[in-house]
Amino acid sequence: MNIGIIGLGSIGQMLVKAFCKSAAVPPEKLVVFNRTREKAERLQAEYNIAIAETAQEVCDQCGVVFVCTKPLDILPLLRELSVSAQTHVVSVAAGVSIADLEGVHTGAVSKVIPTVTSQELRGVSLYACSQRLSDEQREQFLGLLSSISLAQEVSEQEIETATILTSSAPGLIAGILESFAQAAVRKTPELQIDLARRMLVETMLGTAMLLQKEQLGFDQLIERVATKGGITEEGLRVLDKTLPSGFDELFAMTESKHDLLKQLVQKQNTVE
Ligand SMILES: NC(=O)C1=CN([C@@H]2O[C@H](COP(=O)(O)OP(=O)(O)OC[C@H]3O[C@@H](n4cnc5c(N)ncnc54)[C@H](OP(=O)(O)O)[C@@H]3O)[C@@H](O)[C@H]2O)C=CC1
Ligand SMILES: O=C(O)[C@@H]1CCC=N1
Repeated sequence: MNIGIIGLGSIGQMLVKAFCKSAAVPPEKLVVFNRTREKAERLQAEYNIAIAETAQEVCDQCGVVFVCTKPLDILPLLRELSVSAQTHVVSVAAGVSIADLEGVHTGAVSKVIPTVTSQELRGVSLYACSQRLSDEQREQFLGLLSSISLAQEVSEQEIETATILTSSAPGLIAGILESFAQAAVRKTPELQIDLARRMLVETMLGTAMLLQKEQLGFDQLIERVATKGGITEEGLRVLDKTLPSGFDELFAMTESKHDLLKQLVQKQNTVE
């Protein structure tokens, strides 16, 4: 069965690269379409995937179609297309619910929140499926997600907060690391910023590996690093004072943005 991908921005491209890297989908079975054709051609040069002439052609040729456009482009696009009830439509858009998708497609629909880290076959894909999926569709879908990531089913109540932890997090972590590096250089201008950044990346990789390989809890790793009466303890005290309110605000603001997106999507349902 062919797998379709409509929209080749960050996430659409990640899916192409990850499915090819994991060998979950033979490249010739990946049928893609992007509004700007050059992006598809650049990917085809590297991965030998098939380029469709239109989004409709993707839907006509594929049993599963990942729609990877921005949230407000999903429903108008699906309304324009004529998609067979046998086709499983998967949206990756934040703020677009299963009910929204069921309103524009008569067949099986799912929602996935992927992560850019799955280009390295790591990270978590959050998913929720409609009741309409057959056992076979569900098994195939899980096979695809599991080939590139840890596939985690979540309720639609959980998905927004979980999105921040899995999908926004690579960007947020990069933001934290940049701030960490900049502070180091403010403190000690002799330290080159690029060296500070490289040190943090290597340290982050080592930290993740240690946590995972030794199955350490965060508290256990903290205990291992923070020598009693030592330096790290002081740093942790500062974090305990400053981070909780910052993260509370982060979750409050991202929730507001999710709510706004959902309202705009709902408006598309009523106005169009
Ligand atoms: N970026 C991320 O880490 C994550 C993103 N998402 C979700 O993924 C979706 C896409 O995000 P992202 O990849 O960052 O966005 P991008 O803006 O990078 O990509 C959107 C792509 O969709 C294409 N496009 C727009 N309209 C159409 C159309 N009618 N037919 C075909 N292609 C079209 C655009 O084409 P063109 O080249 O012409 O601009 C562009 O390549 C969003 O809904 C977002 O919520 C979910 C999880 C993580
Ligand atoms: O920032 C965004 O809207 C998308 C969804 C989650 C990660 N990136």
